[in-house]
Amino acid sequence: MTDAVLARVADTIAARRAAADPSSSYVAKLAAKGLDAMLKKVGEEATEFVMAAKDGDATKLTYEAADLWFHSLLALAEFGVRPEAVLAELARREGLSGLEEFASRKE
Ligand SMILES: N=c1c2ncn([C@@H]3O[C@H](COP(=O)(O)OP(=O)(O)OP(=O)(O)O)[C@@H](O)[C@H]3O)c2ncn1[C@@H]1O[C@H](COP(=O)(O)O)[C@@H](O)[C@H]1O
Repeated sequence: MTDAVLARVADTIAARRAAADPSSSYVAKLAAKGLDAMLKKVGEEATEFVMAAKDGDATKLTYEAADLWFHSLLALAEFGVRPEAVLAELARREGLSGLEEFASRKE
């Protein structure tokens, strides 16, 4: 289900970037502003995520995580990277200890 939602949102982002009017589409409006504006939003949303976590507010944290994921999808689209590629990378890491992976890079 998660994979399908991410793929659908990525499809919508691609369609809006290709054809939508910036006056009626948030995606088109931000895309028209360029990469720096997108990355600024990713940074802002990451900060808001951290603040919600520090407040211990799980509901707000969920909301901010959605904002962060959405703006990350927008930035990924700028590089032609699909959410499936990110999910495949996470899947590749399953079963691989983060500590072992870190140690293997230090050898
Ligand atoms: N998931 C989202 C989504 N999440 C957040 N947002 C927008 O991201 C913006 C985040 O802004 P902030 O929280 O910083 O609040 P703000 O002060 O209003 O924003 P700024 O003025 O600071 O830019 C808000 O305008 C939200 O509405 C989103 N806008 C769009 N989507 C998806 O993208 C699709 C296409 O949207 P449009 O391009 O607008 O049709 C939608 O159907 C959704 O699936």
